[in-house]
Amino acid sequence: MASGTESWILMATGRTPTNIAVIKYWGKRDEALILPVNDSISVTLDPDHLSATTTVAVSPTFDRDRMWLNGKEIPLSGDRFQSCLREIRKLADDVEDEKKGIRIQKDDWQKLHVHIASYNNFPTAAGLASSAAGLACFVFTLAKLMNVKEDCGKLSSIARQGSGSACRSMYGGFVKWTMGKDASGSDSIAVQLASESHWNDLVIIIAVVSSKQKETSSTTGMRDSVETSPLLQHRAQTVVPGRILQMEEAIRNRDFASFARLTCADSNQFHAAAYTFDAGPNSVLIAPNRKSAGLLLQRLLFCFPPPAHNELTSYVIGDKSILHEAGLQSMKDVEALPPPPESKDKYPSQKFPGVVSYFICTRLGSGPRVLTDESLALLSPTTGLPKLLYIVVENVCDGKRNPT
Ligand SMILES: Nc1ncnc2c1ncn2[C@@H]1O[C@H](COP(=O)(O)OP(=O)(O)OP(=O)(O)O)[C@@H](O)[C@H]1O
Ligand SMILES: C[C@@](O)(CCOP(=O)(O)OP(=O)(O)O)CC(=O)O
Repeated sequence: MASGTESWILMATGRTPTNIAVIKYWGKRDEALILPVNDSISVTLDPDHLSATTTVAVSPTFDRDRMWLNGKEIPLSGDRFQSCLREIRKLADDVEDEKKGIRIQKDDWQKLHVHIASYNNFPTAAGLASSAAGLACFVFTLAKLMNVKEDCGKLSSIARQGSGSACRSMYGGFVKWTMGKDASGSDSIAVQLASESHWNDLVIIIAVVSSKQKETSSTTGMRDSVETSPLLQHRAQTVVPGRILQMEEAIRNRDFASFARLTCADSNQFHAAAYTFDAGPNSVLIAPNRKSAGLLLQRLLFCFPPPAHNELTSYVIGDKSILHEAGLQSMKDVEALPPPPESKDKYPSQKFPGVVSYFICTRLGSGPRVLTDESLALLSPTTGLPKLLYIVVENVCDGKRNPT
C-alpha cells in the first residue's frame, strides 16, 4: 500500500432512497442468503423525504471496522453486515487519489478497516423500510469507496443479503425483485421496471401513526408466517405470480384503477388472515395525481387533525406544496375544513385529534447517488469519527459543555 503519509483518510458519501412494496415480499426460502418465496414490486420514494445517508471512511490508522447509526455506535458483527462487507471487499478494485497522494491496491482492502456513519431522515425500524434504505446505502457507498465496477444488479444481490427489501432500493421508480431459482442466489436480483419519470403524477401520503421501534421485526414476522401459515405458501405459489404480471401491466399502462386494486388486494391478504405479526402501523396512501392528493389531504386533516397547539408545518412534512394547493396554509384553514361530503349522511363526522403523529407527503424518487459535497459527509475528514461526536469531543476539550 503506497501512500503519501501514514495517516490519510479517504471517504465517500452516498444517499439511497427507501421503497414501499405494492406486491409484498413476505417469507424466505433461504434465511442466510435472504432468498424470497415470491417476486415483489415496489415504488422507490423521493430521497429528499425518505432516505439513508451514509459516509464510509478508510484509513490505515483504523484498528477495526466500526459503525454509527443515527449518531449511536452499533455493532457490525451481525451476519448481515458481515456478508455485505465480505462481498463488497471481494469485488474491491485499485483506488488512486492523486490529489491526496493515496494509492490503495485491490488486495489492500482485505486488511484495511472502515468507519461507517449513517443517518435516516425518517423513523428507523418503524415499518417504513429503514433497513431497505440503510442496507442499500451501506452497500452502494462501500462499493463507491472501494471502486467496485459491478452494475446495480450485482450490487442489488449484495444489498439483498443485508435486508431483502434493500435490493429494490438500488433503483429509482418502479422496481421488481425477481426471486430467482439458483440456490446460490445469483439470479435473485432487482431490476427497474420503469423510471420515476414514467408515472410522475403519483402522490404518496404516509400517515405516521407511530415512530416507535416495532415489537416484531419483519424478519421475525415473516419467519413465523413461513413456519405456521399454509396460506403463505398458497399466496407465494398461486396468487403472487399472476398479480406480478397484472401489476407490471398496470404500471406499463399507467392504469391507476388496476394499480390501486392490486396494491390493496396484496396488502389485505396479510391483514385479512389475522396473523399476530406486525409490519408496522404506518399506512401508505397513493393518490393518482396532485388534485386527488389535495382532496385526500383535506379529508385526512379533517378526520385526523393535529393535537392542540401543533403547527401545520410540522404536522405535514415532505412536499408541502400539495398542502398549499389544497388551500391549507395554516391551522385556521384546517379548523375551517367542512366534513367530507361523501360521509355526510352515512357517518357522524368524527374527528380523532392526535391519532396520527404526522403525515409525510412524497412522490416517486430516483435511485442511489454519490454526494460530492464534502460538507454533507457524516464523518470528520481528519479523525474519521462521526462529526457530532467530534464536535462534542472538541467542545469538551475547549471546556464548553454544550455540543452544537
Ligand atoms: N441507515 C442504516 N444503515 C444501516 N443499517 C440500518 C439503517 N437503518 C436501519 N438499519 C438496520 O435495519 C434495522 C431495522 O430493520 P427492520 O426491518 O426492523 O425495520 P424497518 O426496515 O424500518 O421496517 P420494515 O422492514 O417492516 O419496513 C435496524 O435495526 C438496523 O439494523
Ligand atoms: C413488509 C415488507 O416491508 C417486508 C420487508 O422485510 P425486510 O426486507 O425488512 O426483511 P428482511 O429481509 O428480513 O430484512 C414487505 C416488502 O418490503 O416487500
